[in-house]
Amino acid sequence: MNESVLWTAGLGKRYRSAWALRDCDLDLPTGRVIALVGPNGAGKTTLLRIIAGLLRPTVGELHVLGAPADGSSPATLAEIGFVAQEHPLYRRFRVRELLRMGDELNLRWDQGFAEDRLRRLGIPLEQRAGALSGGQRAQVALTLALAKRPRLLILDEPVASLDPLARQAFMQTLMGSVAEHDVTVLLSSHVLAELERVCDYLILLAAGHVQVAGEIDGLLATHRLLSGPPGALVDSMPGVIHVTTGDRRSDAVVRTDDGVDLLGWESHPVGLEELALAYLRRAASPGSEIQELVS
Ligand SMILES: Nc1ncnc2c1ncn2[C@@H]1O[C@H](COP(=O)(O)OP(=O)(O)OP(=O)(O)O)[C@@H](O)[C@H]1O
Repeated sequence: MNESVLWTAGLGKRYRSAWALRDCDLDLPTGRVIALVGPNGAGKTTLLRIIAGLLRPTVGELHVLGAPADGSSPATLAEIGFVAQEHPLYRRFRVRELLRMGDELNLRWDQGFAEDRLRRLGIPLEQRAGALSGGQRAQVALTLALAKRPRLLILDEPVASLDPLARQAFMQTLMGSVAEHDVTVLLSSHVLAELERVCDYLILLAAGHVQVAGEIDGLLATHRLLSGPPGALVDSMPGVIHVTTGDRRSDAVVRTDDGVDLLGWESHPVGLEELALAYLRRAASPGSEIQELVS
């Protein structure tokens, strides 16, 4: 359980003159559900496509499932399931034909699993993909990825186009399948709230940089919310991630393993959303290192 599913060092991707991803160092544990969260344009799709072998990095090293990944190793690619944003499917194909294509194109393919999963979801195999609802298309795309029996399943914004009910249904069936099979899941979203219940590891990406990454329990245990009089807490203090100052008080999310002195402050546990927002606000603040790098 301790081995890395993915390891990167100095990974970066430049599109013409602009860096979409930079200095990305990650070491992700096996067997987790990992959330990759960041605002629009943060670099999430770029990172996921590099990991899935669909895009070559400009710089840096990448190891996936224990092997150096150069995007061309069929053995490693066979172990990765990738569900792209918007679940692109050949709309004129019937679901049965999509399954047949999966069978033809993959080294490993579990037809029985795929048919059974779709039957249980009430998705007819004779239906054309173009005639399915958004939620059904998402389920077909997920089934195609799972039927490969991947060790790493990557989902790029899997629920972005779904309504709240379909989102919940999708996440529930995803978690059911993950529990049944031994698979590490890496999924991206720009909404943290919908991932909080199902993920146990967080990567926060903004402006092409990893802002923070770690086990969610560990992150919550090493961050606190401090409160004090207005102006008493400032961004330059050790361990401070971000300060919000109001008329009557200032609040700071701080990292407690970074030399911060908790004495003298009102101190509270921090929620995941609060923690993520502090890092994102720091990344977006004028004059921040991030702003200088992207400007
Ligand atoms: N093919 C491309 N050519 C040039 N620039 C690109 C290309 N693809 C992405 N970018 C740029 O790279 C940056 C990161 O994009 P990316 O799609 O990885 O972000 P994202 O976090 O997935 O965003 P979103 O949540 O909006 O999908 C953006 O500034 C984007 O405009």
